[in-house]
Amino acid sequence: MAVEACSVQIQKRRVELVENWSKHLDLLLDRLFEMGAVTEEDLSFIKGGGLVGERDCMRTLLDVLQGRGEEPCQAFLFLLPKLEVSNFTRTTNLSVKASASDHLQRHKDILARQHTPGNYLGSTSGLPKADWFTDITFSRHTGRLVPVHFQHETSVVGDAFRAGRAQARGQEETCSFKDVYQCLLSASGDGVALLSGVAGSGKTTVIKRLVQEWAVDEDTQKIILPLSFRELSLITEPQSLQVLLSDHYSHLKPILPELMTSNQGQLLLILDGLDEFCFPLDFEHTHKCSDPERELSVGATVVNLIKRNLLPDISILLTSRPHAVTKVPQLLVNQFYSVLGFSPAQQQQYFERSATSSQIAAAVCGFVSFYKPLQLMCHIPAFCWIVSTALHNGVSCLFSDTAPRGAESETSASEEVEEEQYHTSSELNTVINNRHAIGSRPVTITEIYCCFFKTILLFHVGGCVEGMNLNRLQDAPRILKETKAKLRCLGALAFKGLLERRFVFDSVDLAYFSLENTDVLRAFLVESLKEDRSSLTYEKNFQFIHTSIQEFLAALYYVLESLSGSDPFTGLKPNMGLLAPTVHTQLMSVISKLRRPKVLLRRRIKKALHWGERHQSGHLDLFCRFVSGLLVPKTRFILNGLFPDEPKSYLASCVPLLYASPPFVLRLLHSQLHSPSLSPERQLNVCHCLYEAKDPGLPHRLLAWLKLLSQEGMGHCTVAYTDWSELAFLLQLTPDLQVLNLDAQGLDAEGLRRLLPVLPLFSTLRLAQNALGPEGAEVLSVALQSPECQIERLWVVSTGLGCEGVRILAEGLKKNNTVFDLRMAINKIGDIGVAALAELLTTNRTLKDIRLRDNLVTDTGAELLKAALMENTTLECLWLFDNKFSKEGVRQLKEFSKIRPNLDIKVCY
Ligand SMILES: Nc1ncnc2c1ncn2[C@@H]1O[C@H](COP(=O)(O)OP(=O)(O)OP(=O)(O)O)[C@@H](O)[C@H]1O
Repeated sequence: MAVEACSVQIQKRRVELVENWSKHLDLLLDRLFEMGAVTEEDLSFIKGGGLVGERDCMRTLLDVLQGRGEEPCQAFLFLLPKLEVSNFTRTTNLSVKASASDHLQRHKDILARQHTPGNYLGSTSGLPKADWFTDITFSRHTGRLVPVHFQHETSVVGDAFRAGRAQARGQEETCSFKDVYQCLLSASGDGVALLSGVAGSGKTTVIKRLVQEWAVDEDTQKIILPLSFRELSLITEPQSLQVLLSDHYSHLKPILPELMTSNQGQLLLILDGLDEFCFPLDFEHTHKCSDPERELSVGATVVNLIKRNLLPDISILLTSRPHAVTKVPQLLVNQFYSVLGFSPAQQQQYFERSATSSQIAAAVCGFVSFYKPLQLMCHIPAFCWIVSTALHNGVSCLFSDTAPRGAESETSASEEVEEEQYHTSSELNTVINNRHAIGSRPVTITEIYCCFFKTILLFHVGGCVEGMNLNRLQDAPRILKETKAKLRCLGALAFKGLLERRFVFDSVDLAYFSLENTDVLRAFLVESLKEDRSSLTYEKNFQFIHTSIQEFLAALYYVLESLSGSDPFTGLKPNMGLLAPTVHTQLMSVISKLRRPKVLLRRRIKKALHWGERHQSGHLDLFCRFVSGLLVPKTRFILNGLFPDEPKSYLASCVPLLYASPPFVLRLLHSQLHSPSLSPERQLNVCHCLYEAKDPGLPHRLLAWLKLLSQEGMGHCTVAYTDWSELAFLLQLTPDLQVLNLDAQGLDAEGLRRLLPVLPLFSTLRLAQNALGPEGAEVLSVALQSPECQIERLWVVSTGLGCEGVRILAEGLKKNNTVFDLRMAINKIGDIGVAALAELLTTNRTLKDIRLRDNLVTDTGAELLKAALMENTTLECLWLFDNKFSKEGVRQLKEFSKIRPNLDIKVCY
């Protein structure tokens, strides 16, 4: 006789099972969970947030088991005889008495499992378990903060390592994951810590790593309780903190009350993703509450936790994207961490781990380090992932074949002439606009994203078998053409979201754009479940795999529509275009032809670029960069098949170059760049747009700059701040420049701040005769502490540092080991400034040469220096001419130099 299926048996015994086993539900769930028959999500679903009775929970358990198929049902039936009621009594008693350490171990096991790594595509590319995490760099801060971040997250990537830090004040140091871990998990680690980082910088990954390390750490006494603001946003009804925590950590229920009363100091509450919290945090007006049993709105609970009214002794770690950091008053934050991302060495490590062979890793690393803008973007881990995915399937295949044969021969005579411009400076051109490079390698961010996009379409949509790569690549134009209609809908969704600043979409949005259950949807959007607590049903939510992918698809849609002669906005309206794309496009292109398409195209592009200029939040920065990049015909060839056949008659006249954006786009960007009302952040973005647009003028402007800077002492020449931003950008594109000579260029602290991204990259910084003052010293101090700092000679003669400026500079030098030549004559540093330098000399072993001529130093300062030099034996040269020493002071300094033959002290009365 055939054995009856377990699920059928359960169905038949349902009434009896509910009757007899409901009161033992907890133990049953524990065992089933241990056996892997139910998941963590199942548990919370079954328990219904504690709002339903045992019998209902039991019924849900049976439903879940049956829904999961034969195996879990079998496990359940196997379990029942072993858990006879007599056993139950004993085990239940035991489990109640189980020691706190058992509960904690269980807590660790559960959290470690919940915090397993994964990337935006849901896998770790087969990396071994230990290798999924690449160390990452942070800055740690304990002082006052000025977090001014109006820039869009992804557009600050280039500056993530350096420029962002100029906005910070107070004590700041760089540190590694290990330092952060130790600090947060140490017994004394208390108060509120805030970890800020741009999109994709790895905040959630850091939390996952933190939990995993902690789960195997036997030394720490801390108990981590991680929650995400995304989860907290789902709690719409008032709830007490006690219920909230015991709901989330039901396995800790027996010991939670005790932890919350007598062992609060042991708890580290992690609240991830402040930027995703949808309730307001009103720190001023929220009523004080210190009772964990009192019901509060979730916003009030968070406020009272952060204000230390609720559980005053626990430690809290908040993570956030920079724009939401200001939701929490700075005074309430004790430690501030910024994720600086991957240093070049860490990028290399990442690529080595993610590549399938060492040759591929070396090729990717070499490629990225050659193109500065890419390297700067690669500070962001998520971008490293995009780059390695884009390059993974063989960049040469993706790229070299993309230009249609005809296109090369269509290069007009005028184009040849204009292309000559690329070759006026061979060294710079190889970097910025080398034609060969353009023909074979992606050098702009847009090109990288096009490659990424194509890789996903060819190799991830619909599942691709290894070894078919070449065929798929040859087939790419056909595949792209066939997917075009769906991609257009996806782009429209992305564009609409961007306009409305929406990054999470629901099923209604998808239906609106006819995207439900499509392959492209699964490839580019990740699905998450949102629980409706009242009905206990789940609603599906969707997000793009990364915000920058949404921006890319939005730009792709915008350019695609504009080049096809359609209005990108019309496609967003109901019952238009998207419902009948072909009819709509045909209709629009007929209308467009009647309406002078060239003018329309220009108008649309102008509109897109002006948005970016107008929106100070910077959320359209990357969109503008992609639009600029996609207007380069050669870049569009990567996605051959998707765009209308090139060149179109009306485009031909405005696209004389295949290798750059149309001249009207370049003109537009240049006029933006020189607009006096543009903020520095937007200015920098326009520079990025020009780079993406492959502006042939970039090498010339850099040459002009270098010529200007080589003229000694421009003195009164006033360089506008906007120009310093442009210079910083251009210098980033130029490898191997060693000396930055800005002597007497009218540079001030603000100008220096604009240059901060490039300051650490030079071995000699000549900044003499500029009014930098203490504020300029702060900028320099940040540059000196950069992990990438290569500054060896720092010449700041006559820069108005004063004693405060020197003190700040000395702080920076304490954490620097590259500068050996420091020239700071004529800065009125006095004895106070010398005291800071003397203190520095007791620990610094890099400085060899310090020049302090004409600085109002007296015998007191000389004494301080001599005392420091008793400890420091590495300084070789100390110039002290023209100071305020007495005769006796000079004599004593000379005597001192005799006992230090390796130290050349120059002094006169
Ligand atoms: N330290 C790391 N080692 C390896 N990969 C990393 C690391 N940090 C981040 N990544 C990669 O970058 C992706 C994005 O990281 P993560 O989701 O942690 O960023 P985030 O800062 O939380 O972003 P968001 O603000 O968008 O939520 C990860 O999925 C992973 O692929």
